[in-house]
Amino acid sequence: MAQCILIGFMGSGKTTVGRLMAETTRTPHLDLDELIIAQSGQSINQIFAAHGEAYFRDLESQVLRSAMRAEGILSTGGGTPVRKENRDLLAQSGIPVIFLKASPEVIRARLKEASDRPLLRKLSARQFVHLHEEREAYYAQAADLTVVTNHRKPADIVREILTRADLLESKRK
Ligand SMILES: Nc1ncnc2c1ncn2[C@@H]1O[C@H](COP(=O)(O)OP(=O)(O)OP(=O)(O)O)[C@@H](O)[C@H]1O
Ligand SMILES: O=C(O)C1=C[C@@H](O)[C@@H](O)[C@H](O)C1
Ligand SMILES: [Mg+2]
Repeated sequence: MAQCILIGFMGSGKTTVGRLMAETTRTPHLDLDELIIAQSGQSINQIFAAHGEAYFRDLESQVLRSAMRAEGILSTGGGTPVRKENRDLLAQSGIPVIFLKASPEVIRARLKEASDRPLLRKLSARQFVHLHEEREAYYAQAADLTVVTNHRKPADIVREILTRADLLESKRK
């Protein structure tokens, strides 16, 4: 079973922090987007373009189910907790869920150069803020712990998560 699950908006740092946390605690890192890419043999952009978002979301739920059973730190995709089926899976798993929270301004700056988030491309600045606001409710609802990541180094964020090991352990018992 995964040790913990990281959730949050695109660019909140789930992959970056998850990778570092896994390295620090000497455990495997599982990244839902990377697992989907490996399983399908296509990039996220290619999956969205060739099959559409609904197909991607089905794949995401399927890969989430199996990744949660594996040992490691699990970084989800930014949209994973939007589906009720996925939120239920997270809630019933007994695995600590950590919400990496970042402001829309910080996220925009981090993802300025990114071209591999198909959902971002079609959003205006206003729509982006709206989507961020809408999704925050899902992340907050699913989270056992919220960590604000604005203007903080990944190593500092990992340290904060690890200082909450007591809380994380108690959830797993
Ligand atoms: N704490 C941080 N400080 C500065 N830059 C960061 C931080 N965390 C992540 N980044 C940068 O932001 C970008 C997005 O980070 P990352 O891929 O980890 O986000 P993510 O939450 O996994 O996004 P997605 O939901 O799209 O998978 C990367 O370029 C990464 O280097
Ligand atoms: O926020 C989202 O809906 C997404 C985030 C990424 O991690 C990828 O899963 C994909 O680009 C969709
Ligand atoms: Mg990621």
